[in-house]
Amino acid sequence: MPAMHQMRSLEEYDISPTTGFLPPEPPLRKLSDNYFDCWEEMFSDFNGLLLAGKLRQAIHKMPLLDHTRLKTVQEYRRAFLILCMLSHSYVWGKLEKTSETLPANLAVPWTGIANYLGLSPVVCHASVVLWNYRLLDPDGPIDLSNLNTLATYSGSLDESWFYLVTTAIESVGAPCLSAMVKSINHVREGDHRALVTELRTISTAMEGMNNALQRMFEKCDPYVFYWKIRPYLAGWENMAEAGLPFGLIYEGVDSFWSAETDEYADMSHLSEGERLLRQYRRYAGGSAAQSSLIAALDVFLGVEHYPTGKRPQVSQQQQKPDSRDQDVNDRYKQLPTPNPADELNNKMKEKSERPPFVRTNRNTFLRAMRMYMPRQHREFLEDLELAANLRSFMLQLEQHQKEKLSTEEAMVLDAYNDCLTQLKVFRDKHVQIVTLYIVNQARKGPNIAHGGFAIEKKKQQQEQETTTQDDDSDDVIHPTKKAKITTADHNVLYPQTALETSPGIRKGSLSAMVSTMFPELGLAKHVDPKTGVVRGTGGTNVLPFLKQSRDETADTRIGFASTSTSHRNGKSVKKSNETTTIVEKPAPERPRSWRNWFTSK
Ligand code: HEM
Repeated sequence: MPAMHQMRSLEEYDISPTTGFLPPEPPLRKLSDNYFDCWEEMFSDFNGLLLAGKLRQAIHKMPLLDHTRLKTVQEYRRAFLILCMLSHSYVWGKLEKTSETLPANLAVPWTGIANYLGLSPVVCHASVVLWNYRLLDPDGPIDLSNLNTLATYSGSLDESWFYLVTTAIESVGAPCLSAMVKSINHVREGDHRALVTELRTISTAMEGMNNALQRMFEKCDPYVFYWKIRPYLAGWENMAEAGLPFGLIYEGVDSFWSAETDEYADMSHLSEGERLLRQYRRYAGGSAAQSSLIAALDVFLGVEHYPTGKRPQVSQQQQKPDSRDQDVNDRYKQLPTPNPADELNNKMKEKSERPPFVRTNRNTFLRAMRMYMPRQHREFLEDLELAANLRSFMLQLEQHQKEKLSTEEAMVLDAYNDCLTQLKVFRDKHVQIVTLYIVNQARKGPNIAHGGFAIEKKKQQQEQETTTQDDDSDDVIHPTKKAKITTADHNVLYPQTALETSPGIRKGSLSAMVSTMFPELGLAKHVDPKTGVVRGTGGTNVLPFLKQSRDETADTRIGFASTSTSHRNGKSVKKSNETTTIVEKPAPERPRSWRNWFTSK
């Protein structure tokens, strides 16, 4: 029998037994060292500067600060949030062309701070959700009645709500973490009764998470989310359409430095182009797919994720004619390398293809998302993968005949299935949200012209028709020379919102230069404009990916859990062999009044 993997205490993974992945104390609201005043000042002004179109010039005047003067981890987190806000605002601008470069005064400290926290220098779930809240009443709870954000890109309440709902989910889900660790021990000790108690703690917490998720609709308008908030959360991986085919140039930061040897490599053998290429970084944008909480639940419950469209048949019974084994245009076929130059180097490519988390997660995108979690949280997931024993215990029980299960064993199975039901409900709601907040918005287009895409796209199409006949036009360089595409005045503000896209590289840009030097890079990412694929900030083909993830959760339930009905929060949960449905109890009759009618609408 393999040796049992011992987990460290939660605190050693920077997890609080009460607040989970959220820090036990609310995040800092100011860096106390005056040395960092210019960051703090820029942070309090950046929304206004962005609106006035003056952010970039203001940032150019900022000095390059030495981030190693930050002392505590709390200070590092605060500084990381500040630089996430400033850098993404700088790159995407407001009604400005995307910037291909990030100046050294942002890039250098941001990269250093990210290294310290075990993150990548790009906005992530940790920065905007875990480290971006304050309590209105310092003694009150971490819930939606008592929360505000420290910063938003758009300056809107909708954006605050978008982050805070997620913060609330992390808070209400916090009890799951110690319950998971205890459950693992109970499985080892064969203490079924105690295991049931912990599993119930988990399913109750997950019910709370689902209720919090449902509240997204209350104060975050899908239109505002899609057109005003989401563009800023985009990263620079798979962003050829946004004019960043190779990613973003981090000035002053290059990939010659090796973290392993802590040394710079000799660069004398490299051409100028290769040196430039080395400064590019490609990172996925911020997404709650980087939540360690949901990932931990998957690992603990043994939910296996496969590449999109490549899920194996589970059983004859569960066979469905869905997206399996279809080419769903998944851009994540291998773990991407942050530096495009590494793609040219086969050795690195092989290394990047070696999947680091294969026990439960064969979906490359979900695995890639772990690289955007704080180091200790990622380590927690890695250790949890080795220690998790619940799924194999459940499969052992499944081997027994139903009648031969003891009452306690049957209770364990039910409690396990309850947890999976809640996780499936979460993913059902999430698919609804994504349909409304992304897919529908993308299809409808913006209401007003400054959203840019719809109007410009039509114009672009017309111009494209003209330019394909006129081969001398050189508005846009296409390295493969197979087609010429004009950007016209393509509004690059929200290119990542486009439904169908073609890479547009600005004439005279650095990317244009690099793309002629390395034609094998970048435009290999060309998206077939006919796919009509709607992508997430991470570049997934959203709906097939999310629906598969939900189905993988549902199919993990154990088939023959006893048919019983348990009551929770006014809802009765009916369980049978194949399905678990949540039946809403009829609401008590309320006296008819205009107020009731209005609230019900
Ligand atoms: C307006 C609200 C939301 C939208 C529009 C949204 C959108 C998306 C999209 C597009 C993806 C696909 C991955 C990508 O390409 O980025 C995704 C994945 C994911 N999201 Fe959300 N999301 C929302 C809220 C949340 C919240 C509040 C959570 C809670 C933690 C969450 C958790 C996840 C998880 C765990 C995944 C990975 C897929 C999975 O595990 O099934 N999302 N989301």
